Amino acid sequence: MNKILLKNINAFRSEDQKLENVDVLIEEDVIAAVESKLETEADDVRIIEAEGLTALPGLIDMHVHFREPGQEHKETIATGTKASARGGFTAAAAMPNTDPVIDKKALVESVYERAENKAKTHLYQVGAVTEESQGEELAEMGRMKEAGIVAVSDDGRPVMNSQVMRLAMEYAQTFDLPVISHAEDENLSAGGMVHEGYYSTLTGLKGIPGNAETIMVARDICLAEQTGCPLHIAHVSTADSVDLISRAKKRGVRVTCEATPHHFTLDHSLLPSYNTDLKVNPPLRSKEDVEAIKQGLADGIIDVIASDHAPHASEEKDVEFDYAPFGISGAETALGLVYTGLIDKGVIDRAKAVKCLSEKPAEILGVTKAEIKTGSPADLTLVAEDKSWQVDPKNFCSKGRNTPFKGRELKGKPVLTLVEGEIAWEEEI
Ligand SMILES: NC(=O)N[C@@H](CC(=O)O)C(=O)O
Ligand SMILES: [Zn+2]
Ligand SMILES: [Zn+2]
Repeated sequence: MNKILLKNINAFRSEDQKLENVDVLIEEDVIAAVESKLETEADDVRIIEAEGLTALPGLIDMHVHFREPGQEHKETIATGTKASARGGFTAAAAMPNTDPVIDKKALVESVYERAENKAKTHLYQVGAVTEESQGEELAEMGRMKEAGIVAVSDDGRPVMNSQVMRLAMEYAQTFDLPVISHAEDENLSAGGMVHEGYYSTLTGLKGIPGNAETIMVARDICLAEQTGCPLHIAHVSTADSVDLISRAKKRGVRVTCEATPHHFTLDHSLLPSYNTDLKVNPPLRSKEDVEAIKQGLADGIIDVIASDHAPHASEEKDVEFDYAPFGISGAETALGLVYTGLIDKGVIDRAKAVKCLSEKPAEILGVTKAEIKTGSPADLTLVAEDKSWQVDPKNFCSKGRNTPFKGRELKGKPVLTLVEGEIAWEEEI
């Protein structure tokens, strides 16, 4: 039997949202006991001296791109979930913009079959809103739900036709599926690759105005209000979006949203380097937008932090800015950026971070919520909160080395990830 005893760990207890120094016994796939002192004589127990480490309920990255099937040169379920585990995540929700797009029950089943043998973490699949994410015919949401999808999204592209989006929301709602919106008005963003503003002018790179996002956030809020469908806005990047979402929430609209670590950390002033690792959709915005994202997190208007892990091959990024694909390989830096940029700076506290990285994603996707208590599944993230480390993409488990955080000093490192009692990632403590 698989038994692990974590000694002297600072465990985050959901009841009072605080740390408590305890011993945690894991037997097979569940937490068997949480006590102030647990002793064992048995020699089949692995004892981990965890003094100084913090145990968080397993973190869920609700927005990743694992590229399988079809683009395995960028990432696979095996490498992607390993990157998630190294990043401290016990679960990830994969977007359907693979090749083929996951828009049918059989495709969902095939992803889950692949995951069975290969995934290091729990994997939840998101189904497409429309067939091939073309924005025209609705995908077979009900049948995909039977196969276990947790949400629908055409992420990577918007659903441009408002009537199609309205029908999608009405349809999704009957299956109790949230619609995740990649909010972008393609007519406004067409040909753009960076935030429209001072630095797009300076660099000569075509801009994407903030309104390309904000306008679609407004539209989707209107449709969610009208249909009653739960709406989740992906990768919010503008101050105006945060404002619209805040007002919608006050009216009682069923809307939630997420921010990525790159959008609360970086702004467009880095663009004169022409580093293609800065090319991401939505683009890195202004300093004011970055501040508004942080404020939105602090105020609880932004519900979730998700990496939008978007790995690409080096040769694809190693081209002129115009030709590089959008995306940042973010799974392995997300938690360090949360600790360094938010918790350490007093923007949010640990309890709110757990909300954004574990509780809310579970709630929105309707999946098991991790808790450090007897009888719960043993999904745990162990963090060395005071440990400083430097981001080195050469050490990434992800195939995607495309990070704008290369060389950055971060504080707070995930060191051991337990998924159903199995060690999915471990490094020297
Ligand atoms: N975020 C990105 O820049 N890229 C994502 C697509 C997306 O999340 O819209 C990708 O699939 O590469
Ligand atoms: Zn997107
Ligand atoms: Zn995405």
